[in-house]
Amino acid sequence: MGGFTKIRAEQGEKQKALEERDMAVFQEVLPEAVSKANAAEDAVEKAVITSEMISAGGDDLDEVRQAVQEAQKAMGEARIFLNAKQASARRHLERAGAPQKNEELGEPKQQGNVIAFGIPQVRALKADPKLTATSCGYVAEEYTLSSASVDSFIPGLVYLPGFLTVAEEQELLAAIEAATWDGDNKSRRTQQYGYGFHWRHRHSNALVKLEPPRDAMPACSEAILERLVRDGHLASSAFDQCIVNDYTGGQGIKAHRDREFFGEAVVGFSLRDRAIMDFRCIRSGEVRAVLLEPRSVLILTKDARWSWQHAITPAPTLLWRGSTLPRGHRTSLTFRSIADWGVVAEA
Ligand SMILES: O=C(O)CCC(=O)C(=O)O
Ligand SMILES: [Fe+2]
Repeated sequence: MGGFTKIRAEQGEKQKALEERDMAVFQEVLPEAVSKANAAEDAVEKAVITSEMISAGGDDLDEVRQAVQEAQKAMGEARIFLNAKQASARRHLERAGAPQKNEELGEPKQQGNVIAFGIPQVRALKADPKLTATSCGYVAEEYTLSSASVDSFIPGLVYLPGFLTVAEEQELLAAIEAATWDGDNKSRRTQQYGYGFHWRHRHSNALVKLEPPRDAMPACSEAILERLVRDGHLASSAFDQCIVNDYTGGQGIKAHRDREFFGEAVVGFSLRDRAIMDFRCIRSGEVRAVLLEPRSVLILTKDARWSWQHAITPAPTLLWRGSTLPRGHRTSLTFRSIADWGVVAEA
C-alpha cells in the first residue's frame, strides 16, 4: 500500500471509529431524551385538560388553548424525531456489528416465544430467517397471521383480509379527510365519532356525547358493519363510538386492552398502508403478530378482547417473516359499543 493510500485508509478507520463512538453515545442518551420528551408531552396534555376544565372561556382561554396545541404538536414532532434517531442509531450499530447496550455478543435471548431485541437483527435472522419484529421482540413465523384467522391463533380474534371494497375505503377516507383532527392523543392524529373518549378519565366522565356532525358514525361504516353481521362475523351492527387513528412516520400505539366500559366486540377497519398489530397474552406473556392489510377488518372478542393486549408496532419499516416491508400511512377506524353507561358524562 502506498503512503498516501495508507493515510487515507487510516483516516477512514479513525472516522469510522469516531462515528461508532458517537452512535454509541447517542444510543446511551436517547432513552433519557425520549422519556423527557414523553414527560414534557404529558405535562402539555395535563395543561390541555386543565384549560378544558376552566369553564367557558373568553379570548384569553382560546389563546391558551392555541398555545397548548402548538406545544403539543411540537412535542409530538420531537418524539417522532427521537424515535427515528433511535432506530437509525440501532441500525448503524447493527451494521457496525457492535453489541447492543447491556448485551454480550451471545446467543439470542428467548423469553417464552419471544426473542428479545438487543442482538443485531442480522444475527437474529441468521438463527431464524423468518422472524417478525413486534413491539415486544422477534417471533417465529408460526406466531404470525396474514390470512383469514382460525380460532386457534387467538380465541375470539377474527381477521378478514380484503373485506372492504376500494370504493368503501375511498368513501371513508374522503369523509375523514374532510373532517378536523382532534390532535389530543399523543403523537398520532385522531378523530372521534358518537361519543368522545378521553383515555385519562378512567371511570366517571370518561365519555361524552358529541355534537353534530360528530354524533354519527363516519360515512358508509354502517353498511360495512351490517355486512359483517349478515356474513355471520358479528352479533350486532350497533356501535356507539368510533375512533379514527392516523399513523405516519413509523408511529404506533402502545400495548393496551380497550377499556372495560366498552362492550364485548371491538371492530377495526384498516385503510391505506399495512401495519403489524401485535398481541401479548396478559397471563403468559406469549406474543402473536397479525399483518393488517389495507381494507382488512379485525374483530376482537372473548380472549382476544379481554386476555390479550394489542399494540401497533412502532417502527419506520416492518420486519415481517424475514422480509423488510416499507411502512407508509395507515388510517384505522375502531368501533366500540358502550356497555357501562355510568361512565358517560351528564348532558
Ligand atoms: O389502529 C388500530 O387498529 C388500533 C387502535 C386501537 O387499538 C384503539 O384505538 O384502541
Ligand atoms: Fe385498542
